[in-house]
Amino acid sequence: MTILDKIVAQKKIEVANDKAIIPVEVLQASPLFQRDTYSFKDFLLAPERTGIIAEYKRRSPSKGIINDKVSVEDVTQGYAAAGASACSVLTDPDFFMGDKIDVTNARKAVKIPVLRKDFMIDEYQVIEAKAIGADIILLIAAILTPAEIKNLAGIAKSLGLNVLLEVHNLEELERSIDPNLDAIGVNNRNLADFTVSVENSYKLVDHIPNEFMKISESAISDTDTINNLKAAGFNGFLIGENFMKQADPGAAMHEFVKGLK
Ligand SMILES: O=C(O)c1ccccc1NCC(=O)[C@H](O)[C@H](O)COP(=O)(O)O
Repeated sequence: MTILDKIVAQKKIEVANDKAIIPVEVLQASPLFQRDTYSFKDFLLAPERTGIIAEYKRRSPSKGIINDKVSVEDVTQGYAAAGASACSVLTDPDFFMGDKIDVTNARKAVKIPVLRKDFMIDEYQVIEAKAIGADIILLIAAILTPAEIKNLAGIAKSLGLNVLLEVHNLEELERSIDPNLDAIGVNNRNLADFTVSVENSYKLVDHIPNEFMKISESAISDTDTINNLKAAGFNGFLIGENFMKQADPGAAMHEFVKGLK
């Protein structure tokens, strides 16, 4: 069983419990469910922003605890002030020490798009994402069929949410493209064995149709890499650990962006 299999198995239990505690009608009645969402594309392409999707991540399966001492409000405000185009907030409790309340707190702290970063397998989680304050959801091709991607992306769009599809190889990309996606992210981390290579982004960038925003995800730790990925056609760069491993992740991002072209 891979770590991804274990995460998905646990996620099924978590979602079943959540549904039993908070029925979908309660989510739909929440004040945040009624709000207008921020446009991911507008913030990614805004000249005054960096294209960086800066992540709040306390722990990960590959690295263990990264930083559990900083608040989501302080970190996301620091990221927004440093020019982030969006904040990514992990909500998975078991493998990432995330919490759904982190998205709600980020939503209140910043005026840029918030990505709910989780392993989405059920329509309930998409509705929940809107209700807790997210603007963007992540769909991971490795754990979803094309029909599931179509269904979840369609529901997200009907709620005004933006959709980021994550792929790791050409086969996942070609089978998962759907008109309801806004952005396609190439994960530089292999979720089966945790090896990382930014080369993966270069391999896939020209296969992503130009109507989608192109995002390079994971293992980005210097601005030369971003400058080169930009030149290759990427619009966005998802960065977690490189900022979160510092005592003040927002200040770390502020210093980092000085090297961007
Ligand atoms: O980060 C992991 O160890 C991991 C393991 C299994 C599934 C997903 C995982 N990461 C989720 C992410 O998408 C990353 O947090 C994100 O791309 C940022 O990566 P990084 O900049 O390398 O922290």
